Amino acid sequence: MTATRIDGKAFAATVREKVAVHVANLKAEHGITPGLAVVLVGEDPASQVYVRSKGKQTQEVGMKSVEHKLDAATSEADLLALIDKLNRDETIHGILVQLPLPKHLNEDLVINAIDPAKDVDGFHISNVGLLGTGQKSMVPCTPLGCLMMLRDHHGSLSGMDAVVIGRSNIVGKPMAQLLLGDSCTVTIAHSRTKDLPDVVRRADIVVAAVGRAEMVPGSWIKPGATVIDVGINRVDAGLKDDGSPKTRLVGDVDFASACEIAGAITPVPGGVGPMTIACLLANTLTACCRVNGLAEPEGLTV
Ligand SMILES: Nc1nc2c(c(=O)[nH]1)N[C@@H](CN(C=O)c1ccc(C(=O)N[C@@H](CCC(=O)O)C(=O)O)cc1)CN2
Repeated sequence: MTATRIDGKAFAATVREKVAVHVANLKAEHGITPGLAVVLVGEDPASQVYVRSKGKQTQEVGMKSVEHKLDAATSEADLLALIDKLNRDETIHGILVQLPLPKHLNEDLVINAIDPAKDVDGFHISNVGLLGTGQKSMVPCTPLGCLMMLRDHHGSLSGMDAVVIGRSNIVGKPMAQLLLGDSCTVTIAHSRTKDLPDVVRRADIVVAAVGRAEMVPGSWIKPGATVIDVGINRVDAGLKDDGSPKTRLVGDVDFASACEIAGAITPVPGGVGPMTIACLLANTLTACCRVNGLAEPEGLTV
């Protein structure tokens, strides 16, 4: 069997188009422009790339984009003061602090300082609690993107066996909550899980979010299962012509062998990654509609 490729890049483009239409309507009918502020502390190269893409795509859908690039040595007090200012800025509907933060900053403290209504990452403890209790919340972008692709591929997920490999606050735990909300039977597997291959082999849906390059081989996959690969791992790929080291991106799943067994699979790159930023734009639009008491766009949140 050769698995169907779930094209996250193409799906993300359709999400952005929908967002752009809603943004244009908001402007024309209500004179409102959604605004997103992204805060980057330090110079992590990957974070710089993601923040640049976020700013560019925010502008492309017609939203206001604000970027705050702070020195790696920024104090917690200064970062909290900036968040407070953004919380009170009525032109800003979404605030995102790019992770990871430098080690001297307390991530929980910083995230929980964001107004939950503007927490477009869905990481604030209030949004975590709302999601966990099945109430309306801001939903973390990566799991939201995964759920959108799964719903698009399967229609209903009700009654399916799902395994989420990884228990991070950003992906694993919210992903499990979302799958539970769609009536899947959910297992969260992690580094201490016994007989991981057997646990994975029982699943109709596998979401791999461990951050270990190509850890899940095709032999672990149930024939016909849907595999969502959240991993983004940069690995050595020999040398360039000029002798400098070459790298390539791989997921947490061994794509080649999994393709032979799975029914459908997301590639890396071009799978979950692009959906993360598209869902950030969708969340910013949702936050803007909510604060203005307007109907939320359909199909862009859960
Ligand atoms: N505050 C947050 N920080 C981080 C999040 C997040 O959701 N909120 N997620 C990740 C990084 N991330 C967005 O911030 C992100 C990662 C990957 C991609 C993406 O499009 N990846 C491409 C490949 C890009 C490349 O070549 O490196 C792909 O998979 O096709 C977008 C966003 C951690 N931090």
